[in-house]
Amino acid sequence: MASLALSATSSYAKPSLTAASDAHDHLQKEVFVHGRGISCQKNKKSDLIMTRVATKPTITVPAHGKDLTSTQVHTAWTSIRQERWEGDLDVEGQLPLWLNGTYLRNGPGLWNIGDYGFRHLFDGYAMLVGLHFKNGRLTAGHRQIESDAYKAARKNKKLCYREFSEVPKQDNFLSYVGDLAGLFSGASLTDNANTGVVKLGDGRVVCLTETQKGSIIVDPETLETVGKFEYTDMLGGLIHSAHPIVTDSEFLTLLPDLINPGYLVVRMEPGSNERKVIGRVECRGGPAPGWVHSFPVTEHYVVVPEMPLRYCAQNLLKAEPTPLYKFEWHPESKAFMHVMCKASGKIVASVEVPLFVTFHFINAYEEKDEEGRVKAIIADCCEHNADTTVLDKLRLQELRSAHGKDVLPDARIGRLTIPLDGSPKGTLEAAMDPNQHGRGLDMCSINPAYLGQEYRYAYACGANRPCNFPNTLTKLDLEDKSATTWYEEGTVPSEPFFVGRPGATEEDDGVVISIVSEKNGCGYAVVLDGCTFQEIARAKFPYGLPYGLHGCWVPKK
Ligand SMILES: CC1=C(/C=C/C(C)=C/C=C/C(C)=C/C=C/C=C(C)/C=C/C=O)C(C)(C)CCC1
Ligand SMILES: [Fe+2]
Repeated sequence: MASLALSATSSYAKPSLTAASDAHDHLQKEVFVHGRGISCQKNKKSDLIMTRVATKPTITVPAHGKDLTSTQVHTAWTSIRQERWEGDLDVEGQLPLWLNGTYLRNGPGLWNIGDYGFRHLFDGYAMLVGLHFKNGRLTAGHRQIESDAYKAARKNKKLCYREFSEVPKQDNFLSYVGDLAGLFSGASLTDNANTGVVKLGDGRVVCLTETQKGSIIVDPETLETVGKFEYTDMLGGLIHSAHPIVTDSEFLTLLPDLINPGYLVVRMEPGSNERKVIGRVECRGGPAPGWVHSFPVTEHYVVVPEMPLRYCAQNLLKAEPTPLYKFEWHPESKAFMHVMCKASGKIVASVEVPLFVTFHFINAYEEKDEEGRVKAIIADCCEHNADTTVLDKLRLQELRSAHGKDVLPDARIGRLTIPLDGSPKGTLEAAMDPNQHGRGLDMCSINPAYLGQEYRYAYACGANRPCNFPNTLTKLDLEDKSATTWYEEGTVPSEPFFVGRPGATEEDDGVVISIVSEKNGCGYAVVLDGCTFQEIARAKFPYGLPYGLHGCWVPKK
């Protein structure tokens, strides 16, 4: 396969270029470019260098400036065109001068190895995006995370580790047995840290996925991969929650136990790599623990959800994706919420709740009676109406082919009330009318100062229907039970991330940052006022970035 290095005057692919070839390209040869003020729309001359590989077209990259046609794929679901880029961005509008620091966003950025296309959104190789804000100016960059899984795919030009839905093909019986053994030891599981990014209390920045080995330290300035974050304890296990709760003073996470269904609740101090056990929750349903992509905490408690969407060891062993991937839906096993005291590790409540499906808890807090005693825990989540269909809607073929069709399953703010008075059951209700946010909801953030506290505002992606994926940024007012929406036709915005103004006293005094993919190969970063939810600034990237998952804020030292 011939590869041709081009010095391009435009950063935009000609219609004959394919996403597969871009990605292949990218796995063959590292391409690094530094751009200055390259404009997506104006097609200015740039110093961008691209390599092209002629290969069978699979997916057409949206041509610059053209509308999406049936053969074109939205930028959000198109692999990133090169391994890394960095440069200054022109800002339209005014960035607040207090906004000094780096917004990092992680997510799957590459869904191809050569001609082979991954099937699910969550399979893609991790790409980190950095927005560096300084005195009203913005420098940006993106870079692939150098996980073992990514490096092996680049070197061998094939999938080498088990991803969310993809499993490497085994050439012969011996390698099949080796792969199975590797699964039990964790050796064949991916370390593709494509889900979240957190800043630990000691300043280290770690990208994460659900495999423990997929905890990777990065440099927030250069986006460079620094190395593995090795847990030095002997707690074992292969998986953990993708969303630890991280503050300046601690790191809390859940380690699901697939052998004796339960969860270890663990804590790690800043400066340490050693997790210590706070306590253990035994599952009340079975045959395995429920998926714990995230969990909430209050000031004094860790809340452990037990969803009927449960891990499935047999599905982990399968070579082809099953309808629910590594999970199974067990409505007969019921749903439970457990509450553990952070200080003692004791379970203070374990209640049955209505069946629910959530990937993302929003926040939780302690509800007190007139005497100031905690009478219940309130835990809010993006709840998918106890329906797992959304997992199927996140297959790339669905995302790419159903743009504009009204197939996004309904979701709501699920409010779980967990009584602490010994009652056996808790409740689950919508915290506001889901029509306020178009019956679509996920990828939420709050003001981190309100973590575990009674709060009023959350920022999420909602739906402006018809749509097959959340396409709005929405400020949710849980007190007024209302929503304010930012929407731009044809775009896919990623998680709205709240950054509080230093010294603020109001909960919504700050900004909300999101990275937006446009349908025509372009994209931009947008900054909204956290209070009015009006757009205050935007800055175009030289080319659109694929959809990303979660972010974090690293304030300037
Ligand atoms: C790699 C293995 C696994 C990986 C699991 C991963 C990477 C899970 C990622 C889950 C994410 C990103 C969930 C996000 C949900 C977003 C939603 C629902 C948005 C909805 C919009 O409407 C295991 C599965 C743990 C097995 C081992 C191998
Ligand atoms: Fe997540």
